[in-house]
Amino acid sequence: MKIALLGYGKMGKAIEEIAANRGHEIVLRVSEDIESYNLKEIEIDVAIDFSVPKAAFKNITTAFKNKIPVVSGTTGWLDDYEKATEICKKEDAAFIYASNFSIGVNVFFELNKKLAQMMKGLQDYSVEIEEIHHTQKLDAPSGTAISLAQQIISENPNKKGWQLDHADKDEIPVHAKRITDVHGTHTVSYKSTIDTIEIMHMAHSRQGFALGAVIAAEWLKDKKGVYTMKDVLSSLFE
Ligand SMILES: NC(=O)C1=CN([C@@H]2O[C@H](COP(=O)(O)OP(=O)(O)OC[C@H]3O[C@@H](n4cnc5c(N)ncnc54)[C@H](OP(=O)(O)O)[C@@H]3O)[C@@H](O)[C@H]2O)C=CC1
Ligand SMILES: O=C(O)C1=N[C@H](C(=O)O)C[C@H](O)C1
Repeated sequence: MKIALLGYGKMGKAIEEIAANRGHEIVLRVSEDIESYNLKEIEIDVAIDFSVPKAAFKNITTAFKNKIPVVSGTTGWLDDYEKATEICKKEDAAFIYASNFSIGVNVFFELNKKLAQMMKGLQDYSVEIEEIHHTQKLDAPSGTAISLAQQIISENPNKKGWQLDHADKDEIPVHAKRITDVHGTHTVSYKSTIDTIEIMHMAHSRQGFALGAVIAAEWLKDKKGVYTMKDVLSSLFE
């Protein structure tokens, strides 16, 4: 498979290594807008976008206009997600976005939904989310923490939204900490005066995110339409 890397930072380089180990070829590495490239002249099976919030929408939709399927893991640009999916459909292209491509986190997401379902009627417990990442991270809270909050909100009609740190009773507080060399730790806690229930995922490196993104690219290569990581991992969740 011929892969274009949109964003060639920490994640771009981790993906390059895993893609090579799985027999794929990197045909383009960019750290700038792709509008100025003549993409029709380059044979690209899939573009993988791990860049910066301000660049993602333009680069992703430029790829769609060139009929290139896109796997995107960039966080912090999701106000434009619906617009991107519309352009994908209009251009008959293919798209997977995930706030977290790690297979472990996608299992953790399912646990989070199940736990939220069980806890929604237990009014003595308050729920909160904590995420810890490295100090170079541009966005807070993490995309993964927002996904976790949205999953709880979908299951629990008493929760209407989330806030960084200080939340009203009908909101979920999300705490974001920045510590050198932490790859990504997410904890969902339910606390009462009697006890605490916690689920936690800790990434030990960037390998899990990179492997999940390459697996998603292999899955998406010959498809059209808008998908999620749950579609890619459907056999895990039957
Ligand atoms: N979904 C998931 O599983 C994961 C998502 N992420 C997300 O992926 C993104 C990238 O993370 P990470 O690799 O750690 O960050 P880095 O800062 O290491 O890499 C970002 C890269 O994007 C480049 N860039 C800057 N402007 C543009 C542009 N206009 N077009 C294309 N590329 C550009 C930067 O270039 P330069 O350095 O020259 O500015 C840099 O190479 C973040 O949003 C992060 O939250 C991270 C891990 C997992
Ligand atoms: O920036 C990172 O590093 C990560 N970002 C993603 C996020 O915002 O959730 C995924 C992972 O936690 C690493």
